[in-house]
Formats: sequence, structure tokens, C-alpha cells
Amino acid sequence: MPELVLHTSGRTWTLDASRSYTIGRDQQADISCIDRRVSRRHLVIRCDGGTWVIEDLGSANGTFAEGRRIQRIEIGHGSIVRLGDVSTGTRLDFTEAPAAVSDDPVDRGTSVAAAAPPVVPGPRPGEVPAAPTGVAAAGGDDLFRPLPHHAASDLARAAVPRTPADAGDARARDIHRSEGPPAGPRGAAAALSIDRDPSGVYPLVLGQRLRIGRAQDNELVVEGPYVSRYHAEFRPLPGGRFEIVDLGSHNGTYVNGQPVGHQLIGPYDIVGVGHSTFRLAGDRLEEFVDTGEVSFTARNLTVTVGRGKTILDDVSFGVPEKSLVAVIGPSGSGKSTLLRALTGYRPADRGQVLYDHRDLYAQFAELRHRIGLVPQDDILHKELTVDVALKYAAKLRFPGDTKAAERKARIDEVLQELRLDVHRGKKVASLSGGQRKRVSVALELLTKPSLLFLDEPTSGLDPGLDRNVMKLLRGLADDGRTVLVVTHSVAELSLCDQVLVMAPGGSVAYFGPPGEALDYFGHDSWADVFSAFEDHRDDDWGGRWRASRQYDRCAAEIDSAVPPQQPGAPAAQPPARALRPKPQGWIGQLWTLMRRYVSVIASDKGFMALMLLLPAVLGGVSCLIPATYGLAPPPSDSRFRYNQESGTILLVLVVGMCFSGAANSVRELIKERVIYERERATGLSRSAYLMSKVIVLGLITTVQGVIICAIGLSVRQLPAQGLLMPTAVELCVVISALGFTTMMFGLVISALVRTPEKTMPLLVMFAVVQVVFTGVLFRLFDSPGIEQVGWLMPARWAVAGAGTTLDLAHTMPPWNVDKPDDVDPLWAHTVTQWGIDLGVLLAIGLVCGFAVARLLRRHEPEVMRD
Ligand SMILES: Nc1ncnc2c1ncn2[C@@H]1O[C@H](COP(=O)(O)OP(=O)(O)OP(=O)(O)O)[C@@H](O)[C@H]1O
Repeated sequence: MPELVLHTSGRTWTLDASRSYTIGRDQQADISCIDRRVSRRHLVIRCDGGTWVIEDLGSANGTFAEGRRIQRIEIGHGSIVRLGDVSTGTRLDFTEAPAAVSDDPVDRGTSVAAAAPPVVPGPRPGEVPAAPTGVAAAGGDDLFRPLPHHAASDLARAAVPRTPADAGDARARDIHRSEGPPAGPRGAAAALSIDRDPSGVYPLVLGQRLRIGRAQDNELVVEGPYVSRYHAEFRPLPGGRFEIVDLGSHNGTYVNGQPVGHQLIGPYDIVGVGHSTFRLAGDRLEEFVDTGEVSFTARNLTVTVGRGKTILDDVSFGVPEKSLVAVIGPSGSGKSTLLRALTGYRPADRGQVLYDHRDLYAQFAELRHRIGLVPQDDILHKELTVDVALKYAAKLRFPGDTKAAERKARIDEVLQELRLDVHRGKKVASLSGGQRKRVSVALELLTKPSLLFLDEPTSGLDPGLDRNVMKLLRGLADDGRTVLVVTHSVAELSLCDQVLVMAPGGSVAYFGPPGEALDYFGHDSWADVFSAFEDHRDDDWGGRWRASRQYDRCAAEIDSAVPPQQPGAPAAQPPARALRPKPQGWIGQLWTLMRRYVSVIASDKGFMALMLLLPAVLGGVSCLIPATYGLAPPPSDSRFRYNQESGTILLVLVVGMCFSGAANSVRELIKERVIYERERATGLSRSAYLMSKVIVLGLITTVQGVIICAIGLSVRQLPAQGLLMPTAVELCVVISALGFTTMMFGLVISALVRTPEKTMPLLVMFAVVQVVFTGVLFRLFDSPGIEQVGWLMPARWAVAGAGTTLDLAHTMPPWNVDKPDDVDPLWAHTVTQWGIDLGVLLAIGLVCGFAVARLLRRHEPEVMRD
């Protein structure tokens, strides 16, 4: 009986007549295929009474030969069969094995491969041409899985899978490797999806582009909140190769986790667009949509702080897909540290976090879009209504070309899913703790993350709400997400699939089903377990866990997640360029942030009133100072030569503006630090964020400056003419500039402190220091040390600027009556000096801006720092 040779997707099997072969997507199939259109057990090939036959095993999409669906046909040399689709389905070509082969099946297969490359028959009329030769064809073998070990050994005796002309193929791969980017992340990425079925397989027509995006007129429509309408394009290159080109997408196109503008794609490369990843497989493109059915594994995570103190100790566990995992443990056992390590906020010093076999730290730029994190504190502006808060969040996270209607539709969907629609018009501040937590979860769900982390979502909630929130999380996991929740509450652990128990010292004490946990510890209640942790803090809880039989089960899962190309690789940092926001998004982000900020301010009527009242009062109190000549010098016919009060009035105006400017901003960063941290991790631009504060607060402060001046100067006599402009206008410019700079100082304080309470003492200190350094109370110039410190003070330069306009040096009495011309050089009544004073004042503000940007960096997820 002649042996039959099967050729498909660049591979060849020599079939032995003494046995049958199943083909299907099932890993247990003799020949396992990953085309999604192929059923798990699609067909069987066997030799029946001396004739080779194919029998469809009731496949969903059918088996086709000669343009029609078949149930059973005889096959032989030249037969062509397609699986799943009549013209584009996976193609099987059959030829007879060459006669001159050795008796040994393995040798036989090898000799066929080496000596006689299989002859694949040409297409019949109506057939799509066979896979293109050359590079694209070489990648085609990936459509078929490596055989499971048991099947491989079994088949080695009878069917020898091999690529067409192995040597030539190897050469083709070498060419790919030598011409592509260096090894590293590329190799790591090759592990992706090898054991997953693609969600879709699309034919690539040689010479034709394939555009990917949300819009329906793309050749490949990809849905998702992170996909732009026209996102990226596979472009053909000579030689059957393809490059991926980003079409200016909002959230980027990634190759092996790194953002690219355009890049040549080889068969080992993974292209990321939104929640989809693509891989070239011969003459087709495989799509893998992340629907939450992915593994998530922590391997040997270790975090050390200070002088080598370990706060997370070799933590390993593997989270099954679509599961709810609770992390519990006594206070200080490293739960928050673990969460920060798992989400990339503070990567572990050693170890790996593997998401779908991909290194999260190395590929954070792309994978961050798959992660949702609900921190302990709310990540919404409490002043806004639920609807408005979600609207701004969606604007910041979705691509710029997402229509308002699309965003609204997603918001509606999420609100409905979390049963929040009835609360959508309410202010976040007016919601209960549990409802607020739901809104935070809703915000994170907007972008459909497949992994959701929550840090103590039930803290402060009563047992009923605790249960409600945990049930919500259970539902989210069931709907196709992996949810990991850090919690202090053990009441609802039974709702979870797994529980990770952290022990003092940051090691794992247990990981597994919650129902088996108490048995493992040998206690009746969690209170007893936690007491045992407390009483035996120095015990080796981690060692005990690793020695347990439950650990073996867990270890196997962890090992299976390791990508083969990068065993034991240290946690890598992503390249800085990966983290820079796209320039085209900057203006959009700034505009949205400014609008949101104005909405937040406008929604607080009390605060708005105070903002207007403060300068009005400060300007008003300056009017109470009795001054016959106001801010002007006494007239020449007066009996007075000097106007002492002019300095006092100026001091009150300047200090009032200092206080007002700094007070505007001193709480503005600290009060929304958690929101900033979270948004930064989702791609918010630091400079756009800072600029939004500077512009909005700058405008408010300028208005305040005008109010102070309008009230404070309206009742005063002023010198008839300023240096460049009318005196009042010139003074107003300087006072407003002072407001801007002190506002920037306030931002420095706000970025510096760790708690809002610390802002007030610092604000008071700042204001008092400014009073001292105005240069009006005592002589500052020619006082070594003090003079130089004064140069750092905005008030010093503001008084100087106003002083040049008013010619304060000659209006106020001299410091030394014997030397009336020994005047402050910064007060010289010249246009140049006015320009210098104003310039330095603004320059201090600018320096403050850089300082704020630097300080903000400290509060960002470590992987986002650039
Ligand atoms: N940056 C740091 N420097 C020094 N020690 C730190 C640092 N961060 C955390 N720690 C210490 O590491 C340990 C673990 O802290 P972590 O906040 O992760 O614990 P936790 O289990 O979340 O605690 P809790 O349940 O009280 O929130 C604590 O002892 C903490 O003091």
C-alpha cells in the first residue's frame, strides 16, 4: 500500500497506511491545526481497503474538495482538500510518497525531506494559489502546532512532520533573524499564543495592503477602545515580506511590545493593536483577541528597600484565566507592594510578571492597556457627576478619533453593567462608599481591561456592602476577566477562585482554593491563622509553603507560563521611548484636562466665591492704610519730601498677591495625586497635565491680580506716568506676574508633600518669608548673604518691579539719610530695570515649573518615568 504524503501550511507528513490520523484544533489531534475555522476534531484520514479516504467528523465549517462540501471522499496523489472554507480554508495537499525510501519510518521521513522536496500540485481551476513561496511560506508551519509530546513520539514512528526542504526553510528563517531587529523582546514575544487558537485568520494577498482599524471600511476591522479608526497597515514589500506601518494611531502600534512607526515583520514577531495581537503565518494573518482568556503569572517577585530589607520575598503564583483571586495577609505583609509589582507601578527588583507569556515590565507600553487598577482611594473627581467624570475619563483614555456617541455608548454600557445608571446624574461625593467604588470600577472597565486589580475596595464598608462589592467582582471575573483583589476582609473569600495568603516578611504562605486554605494552616478560622502569623513572625512560612504538596500543583502552572526563549530573564525596564505619549495626543489631552479642571472648579461654588473674595478683601484692606499721597511722591510744594506709606501699601498688595497665588495651587496636585498616578499609567502626558494646571490656575491668579490692583489702586494717587504704560497697568502687570510665580511656588509645595495637611504650614511659612524679603521692611541690598537669599524670593522682584514704576527708591525715605543716593539698585527707575525685575520674576516661575515636573515624576508608576 503506497504511503501518502500530506502537505499543509509549509509542513509535510508521511502517512502510514496502518493507522488513521485525526486533524483538528484539539491539541490531542494527531495533526493539530490552529486555524479557528477548523473544528476541534475536524476530519480523519485513513486507509480503507487499500484506498486512502478522508471523512469529515461533523465539523462546523465543513471540509471541501473540488469546490463543494464533502462528507467522505477518496484521496490520492494530487488531491486538494480545504478545511473551514471552500476557497480560503486551510489547504491540505496530498502526494504519493517517493518509492525509494528506507524501511525505517523515521529515516524514511527524513530522507523524503532531504532528498526530495515534496511536490505540491498546482492549483486546480477555481482554487486559490498555494501559499506563496519564500519568506511568507516559510512562516506557514506555525499554522500547525508543535505536536504534544505523547503524540509526537507516537507519530514519529509513522508520520514525520517536517517543513518543506528543512535546510532551505532554516535559511529563510536565518534571513529573517539577521534582517530583523536584534534578539531580546522579539524572541520573548515569539512565545505568545503558540498554544492558543487564533480568534481569526485572514488571508494576506501578495502585493496588497491590509489596513487595520475601527472604521468599517478597513480590510480588517478591529473593535476596542484603544483602536483608532485607521490604526495601522500591513504593507507588502518585495520578496513576499510585509511591514507594519502605524497610521498615526492614538494609542500606538506595537511590535513585540515596543511602539513602532513602521517595521518589517518576521514570522516570530507579534504586532499589537489595541487588545489584539497579530502574527504572520504563511499567507495569512492570525489575530489573537485578548478576551481575558490569558494566563497571568508572577515568578519569584522580590522587592528590597533601603539597605537590602526584603519586603516581598520570592513571590510566585499563577492566576488561571477568568478567575477571582483574593490577596489577604496581616498588615505589613507586602500586599500593596505585591500589587504595585504586579501592575508595574513599582516593578520588582527580581522576578517576572508574565501576561500571556509576555514580560509585563519589558512590554509595559503595550500591555498597560490591558490592565485596570482601582486603588484604595477614589480615582474620580468627587465634585463631578458620575456621567461627567466618566465622560472626561473616556476622553482621556480613548483614541482622539473616537466620536462622542461612541464614548457615550461605552459609558452607558458600563453603567448598565454595574447597575449605576440611576446614579449617573449624581455627584460622586454624594454617593455611598460602595457606590463610589462601583464608579471607580466602572471607570476602569471603560477600556475593557482583561486584568483588573483592586486595592482594598471594601475597606470602610459594612458587611453588606462588602458582600455586594465582592459579588460584583465575582460577576466581572465570570464575564471574562481575571480579577485580583487585595482585601482585609475574609468574610466573602468563598466567592473567590483562589486566595493568596501573604505572610509576615512578604512571602507566600498559601495559594490555592479558599476552601482548602484553613485545612492547610490547620486552624478553624482566619483569626487563628492571623494570630499564628503574629505569634510566629519569624517562622519560615514561605519555606513551609514551598515544601507542601499544594505547592507542586501551583509550581507546575508557574513553570508552564515561562516563555521558552527567555528562561529566568531578569525583570527588564522598558525603553524610555516606549513611554512618551504620542505628540498628536498632547493638545487633545491638554484641552480635555483643562476643561475637566474648569468643570471641577466651577462645580464648587463656594470655592469660586472664595477665589473672588480673597483678592477683593486683600485689595480692600490695603485701602485702609492711611496715605495722603497714595503711592505717589509728595508734590514738590509739600512739606514732606518722602512718602513712607507708599512702601507699606505696596507691601500689603504684594504679600496679598503672594498669599493668594500660592493658596490657589497649594492643594491642587496633592488632592488628586491618586488620580494622576492612575491616569499617568494609562498614558496621560505629564507635561499636558502640568500645563493644564498652569494655564487654568494662571488665568485665575491673573484675574485675582487684576482685582487686587483694581481695588487697591483705585483709591490711591499714582505717579502720572509709568515707564512704558499707564502706571496702574504697569503695576498690575507686575502684581499679576507675581501671582503667577507664587502660584507656581504653590504647585512646588503641592508636588513636594505627601499629605494635604502639610500644605498649610508650608503656605504660611512661604507667605511670611515673602514679607521679610520684600525689601521694604529693611535694607536688603549690600547685605551679603541676605541679599542673595532675597534674589530667590518672588516678592523681592515684584516689589522691585513695582518700585521701578513708582520710583520707590526716591519716594520712600532712604535707608541712610546721610546717603540719600544709596538706593536699591533693583528699584532703579528705568525701563531696563523694570524689564529685568519682571523677567527674573517670571523666570523663577519657570524654574518652579521644571521643579514641579521633576517632583511629579516621583509619584508616577516607575515604569512610566522617563
Ligand atoms: N518604600 C519603602 N521603604 C521601606 N519600607 C517599606 C517601603 N514600602 C513598604 N515598606 C514596608 O514593607 C512592608 C510591606 O508594606 P505593604 O504596604 O506592602 O504591606 P501591606 O500588607 O499592604 O500592609 P497593609 O495591609 O497595612 O496595607 C511594611 O512593613 C512597610 O513598612
